[in-house]
Amino acid sequence: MSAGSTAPAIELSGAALAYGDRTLWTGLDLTVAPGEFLAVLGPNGSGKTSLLKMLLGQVPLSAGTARIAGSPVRTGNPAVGYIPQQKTMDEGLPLRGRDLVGLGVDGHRWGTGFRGRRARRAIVDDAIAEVGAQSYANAPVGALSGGEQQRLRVAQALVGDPTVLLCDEPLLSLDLANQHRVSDLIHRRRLRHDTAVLFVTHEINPILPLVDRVLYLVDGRFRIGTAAEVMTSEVLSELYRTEVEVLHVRGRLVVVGTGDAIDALGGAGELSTDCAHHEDHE
Ligand SMILES: Nc1ncnc2c1ncn2[C@@H]1O[C@H](COP(=O)(O)OP(=O)(O)OP(=O)(O)O)[C@@H](O)[C@H]1O
Repeated sequence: MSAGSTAPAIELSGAALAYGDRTLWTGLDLTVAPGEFLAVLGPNGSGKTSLLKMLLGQVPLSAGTARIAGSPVRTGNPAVGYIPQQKTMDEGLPLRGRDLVGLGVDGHRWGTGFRGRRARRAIVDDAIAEVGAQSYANAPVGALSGGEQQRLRVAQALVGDPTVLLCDEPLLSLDLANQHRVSDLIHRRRLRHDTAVLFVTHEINPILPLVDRVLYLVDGRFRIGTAAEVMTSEVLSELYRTEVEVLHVRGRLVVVGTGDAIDALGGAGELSTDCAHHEDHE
């Protein structure tokens, strides 16, 4: 049960997550407002995906509490939409685009009778239209491009009308045009429906104009704040415990010296930061 529309989308209090003896992070207090866009950054293994899994109810906290829309975290919560890390789907997969989207529908809410099936079909159609995937919704998913598959995954995550959208590197392996499309879809969703977004990424530049705050995790340490507050040489040097430099190059952030994949920010080519204003013309 939701505690009402005024409840924060996500509330973590004294949250810690450990696998056996290994604590990934501890003492995490975080309140995410409805409609807020939070980027979750950090090197490989810092616990970004585990944070999403905890919010999905798949991994328990080792300390503290976590609430979504006022209710304790649990599996199968229809208030949560999830875009998993992109994996290319098998060409032989006997699943059409619309079937994939339909997997995101909460069957209990609509029932199995004729009316339920019709209502279900209508919301699947709406979700497909929302991501502009009508022209390939009936094609087998394995025959679609990575960008088309990812748009359908966004539709699948949105079809249940979630309060919170958890995105695990949703732009990975997409070209620049599809990075714009997918981040625009997510951005528009939160503007129109006040859906809170947790967006795990190694590259902040494609979403920099959309981000309200950043949670940056490094080896159990973390900082939360606006990108301007967190993405500084001083803060990142403190988190990484080594000298890190954050450069501003033509509207992009280039991070040098972390020794991990986040340095790819500096070598990712001409990623512009105008996706907030980019319109999808398809
Ligand atoms: N079920 C599990 N049992 C034990 N250890 C796990 C489990 N799941 C993840 N880990 C470990 O916890 C650490 C954090 O993993 P996680 O996937 O959350 O990191 P991440 O920040 O998302 O990394 P990446 O950027 O590489 O995706 C890793 O060292 C991983 O091996």
